[in-house]
Amino acid sequence: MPQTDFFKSVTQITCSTLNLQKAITDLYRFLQDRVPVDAISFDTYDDEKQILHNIISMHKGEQRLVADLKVNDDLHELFMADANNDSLLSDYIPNSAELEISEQVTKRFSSRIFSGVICYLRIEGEILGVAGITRDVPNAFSNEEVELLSSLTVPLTIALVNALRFDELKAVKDQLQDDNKFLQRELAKQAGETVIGANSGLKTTLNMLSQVANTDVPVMLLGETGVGKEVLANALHRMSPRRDSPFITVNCGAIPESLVDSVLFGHEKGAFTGAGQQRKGRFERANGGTLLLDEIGELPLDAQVRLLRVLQEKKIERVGGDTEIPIDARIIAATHRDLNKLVEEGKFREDLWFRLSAFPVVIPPLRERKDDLPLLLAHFLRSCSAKLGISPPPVTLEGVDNINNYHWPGNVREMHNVVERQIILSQGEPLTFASLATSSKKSQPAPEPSVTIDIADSTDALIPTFPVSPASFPTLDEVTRMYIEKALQHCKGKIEGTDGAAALLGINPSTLRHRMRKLNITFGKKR
Ligand SMILES: Nc1ncnc2c1ncn2[C@@H]1O[C@H](COP(=O)(O)OP(=O)(O)OP(=O)(O)O)[C@@H](O)[C@H]1O
Repeated sequence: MPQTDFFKSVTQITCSTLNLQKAITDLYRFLQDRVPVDAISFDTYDDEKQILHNIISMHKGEQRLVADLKVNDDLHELFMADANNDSLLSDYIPNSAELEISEQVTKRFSSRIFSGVICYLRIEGEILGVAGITRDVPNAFSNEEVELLSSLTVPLTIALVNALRFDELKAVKDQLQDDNKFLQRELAKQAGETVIGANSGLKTTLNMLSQVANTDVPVMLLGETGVGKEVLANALHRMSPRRDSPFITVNCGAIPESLVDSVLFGHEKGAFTGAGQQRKGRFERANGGTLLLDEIGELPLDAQVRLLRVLQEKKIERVGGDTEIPIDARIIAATHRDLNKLVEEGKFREDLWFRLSAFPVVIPPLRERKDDLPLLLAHFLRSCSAKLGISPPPVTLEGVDNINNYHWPGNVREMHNVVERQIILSQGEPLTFASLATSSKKSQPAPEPSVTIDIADSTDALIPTFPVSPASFPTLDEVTRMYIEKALQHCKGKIEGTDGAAALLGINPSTLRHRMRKLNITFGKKR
């Protein structure tokens, strides 16, 4: 085959894809019919660490798994020399610099290399990689063949540059997207720094968190989905001495299994295909601050082992790196799953569970802290309307009722979504939240006859119909007091038990007592 045709064909093969493994495999196949070749290997070169990182090695038609090679100083000098020594050796005699690593090189193939053409892939004097085309016999290549194979240097360099640039761009893009998401989350947190319910339904929870805020004790936040675990983790961070350092979150359930280590611990440039840039992991980003391991129950078992080691040793190693980096981050874990059950089922390591749950805090679901409903409603009416650039629409009394009676399986997140949707759909009309009434009826069983109350005849007396004049509008406390008194009356003053007022109102007896004290409602059976 004339050299120009050969050159044209190999350029086409190697430069028509950004996947270097495919390019080299195709090239290997192409060469088989033209030049007798036993093996081909293609490496990128990390000149800082003096490491040859193998992209692909083929020998006698088979792909070989090849470890990275540490290059000695003499060979490094040779690589770095800006000489035109692109293609060498028709009869391979390792020079003294190469001798030391030739043993390792030969491990890549089943037999010693006797003949070879080595292409140094340089651009503007900088060495990017090395390609070797070899045969297992001495003096295997004629002068013409050496010349032909030497012409591979240019297309292989172009292919490598294209692939590296593409990887770099992709990594920069990923990093930007990642940073963007992170900044968006930070902004959202800045906007919603106040914890709604801090003085009502979440008071006890926040008191507990304040007890450990000044320590580095790991905290485990447990609670249903959407209950505010991330909000409270952020509150704990802000209460702690680490408040001026980063608060980093990682959703363990959202990382593909193959990327868990890289996301948590970071990676070095060239650690794996696509790792064109060094990247810090979440642990490193959280250094000095707090790291929230959200949805910890979703972490794969083998990643749990590595996480445990990092938590014990307080050091990480980036993927593909060999340096230990000390980590000083306060760990908060969160989950909506029953971790005890996961431990029993062998899906979560008991030692990790012990390590993370030194201070477990259960966040009550929204249906158990109904005091927070009006506050959250007001908060979301304000924030969602502001986002939409409109003034907050009014809510009918029926709407308030529907909010109070609904069981909120998706907790605060659901409430946020429901309010936002209603504002959009209502087009400025008062909000009734009628859809909640339908869902409540569908999903909640009818109350037991023993604890039913004939609300129908008391509703009018308790709650005025809408619209009313502002002067006659009762406050929420007044309505709540009337409502609680009505329930106590019905239950003959009994608070606890299935026929008690707390069950009737769908709240905890302790919450009811707290409310009664707050609203000055007397205890006792004489009603
Ligand atoms: N107390 C609160 N005050 C203000 N907003 C809250 C509160 N609790 C939750 N939210 C809002 O509700 C949404 C869900 O909260 P968050 O992400 O903290 O819940 P989560 O328990 O971590 O959920 P998941 O289990 O799904 O990760 C967020 O938009 C958050 O801002």
